[in-house]
Amino acid sequence: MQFPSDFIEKYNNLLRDEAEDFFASFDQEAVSAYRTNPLKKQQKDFPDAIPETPWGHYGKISGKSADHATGLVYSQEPAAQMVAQVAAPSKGSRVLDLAAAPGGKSTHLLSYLDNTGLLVSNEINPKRSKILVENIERFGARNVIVTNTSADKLAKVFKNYFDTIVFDGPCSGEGMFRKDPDAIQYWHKEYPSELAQLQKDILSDGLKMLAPGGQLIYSTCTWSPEENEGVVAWILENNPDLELVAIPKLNGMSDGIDFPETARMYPHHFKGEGQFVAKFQDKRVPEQTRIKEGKSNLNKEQKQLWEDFAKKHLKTRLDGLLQVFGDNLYLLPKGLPDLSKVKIARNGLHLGVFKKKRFEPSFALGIALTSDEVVSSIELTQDQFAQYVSGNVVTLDQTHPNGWYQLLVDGNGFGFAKVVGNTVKNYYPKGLRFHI
Ligand SMILES: C[S@@+](CC[C@H](N)C(=O)[O-])C[C@H]1O[C@@H](n2cnc3c(N)ncnc32)[C@H](O)[C@@H]1O
Repeated sequence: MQFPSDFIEKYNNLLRDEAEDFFASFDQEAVSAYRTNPLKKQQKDFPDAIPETPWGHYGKISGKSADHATGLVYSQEPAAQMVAQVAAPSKGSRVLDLAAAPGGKSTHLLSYLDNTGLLVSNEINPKRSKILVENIERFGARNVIVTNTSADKLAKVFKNYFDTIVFDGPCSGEGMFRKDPDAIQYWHKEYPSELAQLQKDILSDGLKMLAPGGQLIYSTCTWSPEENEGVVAWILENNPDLELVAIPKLNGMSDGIDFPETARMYPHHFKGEGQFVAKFQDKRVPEQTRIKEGKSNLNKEQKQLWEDFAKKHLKTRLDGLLQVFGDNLYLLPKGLPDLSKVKIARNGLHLGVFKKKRFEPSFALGIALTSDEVVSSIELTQDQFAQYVSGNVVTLDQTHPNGWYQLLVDGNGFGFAKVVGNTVKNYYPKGLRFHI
């Protein structure tokens, strides 16, 4: 791999007698890995578990596999898996992922929350926020909203609100060079300092949203000390209530420079790509915050149509706030402030659409529910799965009473579909379809 001479000089100076091993690691292949999703009912035994992680495995997952399409697995390299693991938010807590697309940290945080508390997953870039929505939807969590805005706008609505904030923001991306060698062309000597300034700007607003007693996790996928420890020093200087928490060094993590509490991941020590993580605890006494919650806005007919559907098809009561946007019905986690002034990319769990005098359940609802929570489900074979994902109707061996059924693949939800006799009509969203 060809590096700019300034990059070589910088890491020769920083790593000294380790520099040779560091540069040699770029001649090896990037490490692929994935996490399994504990929110899914039907788990599988996957090989090559990553030590010291609850859900990590080494290896590649095909984007066309049923495991991926049902959200049972999420591809994420091993070093990136350490960020949400360091955060490990408690059940019931309020969590913000400030720079979230494509969703690696967010989906991992949702694994810890286990459908309790709430996650606000924010991405400033509209195009990337759509990918984030897709990945979160597939993961099947019910307690997450996706916003598409800047930290300063978000801070106006969520002041002192979050128990955990994860900021894995824009960085110089040196740790991604092995995965994406084209990224090297953007690197120049001043690049890390420019990104460090951007991170500080975003954090100045981001930190206004931390609740007293909360925790901040700051991470990057780069090794430059101007970002990483430089930003840690700036956070400590400007936020006297924050103190560093020591991160246990797992699987070959190294101490951060001058801040041994923080963690660096180098590919010649840690089997993965590049990453830096720091964890801060806010020393202020936690306090009860009062917020003006958003309200349900369903009319009488919409309420009735949803209740009729839920009574007939669901065995579980979905807890949260019901809201309609246009004809779409969403379930928002409880305890959110009024979000009418925030640009939203996904307003909670999409339950379905009101169409004239009926309610049509969404794909998102059918992938978020387990088979125990639904009255009628139909398991697809692998061949039927291949037909369904390519947009075709599926013919079943048996006829069924006409109506809505949750589809299952390997025991996990895969949306709702209307069945007429022995035919499953296709409700797989057009944008997700693919051919096997
Ligand atoms: C390293 S990526 C995040 C990866 C993500 N945490 C994950 O695990 O999948 C950084 C993100 O920061 C976003 N970003 C760029 N400028 C930003 C800004 N000014 N404020 C907030 N986010 C920004 C980028 O669009 C990008 O999606």
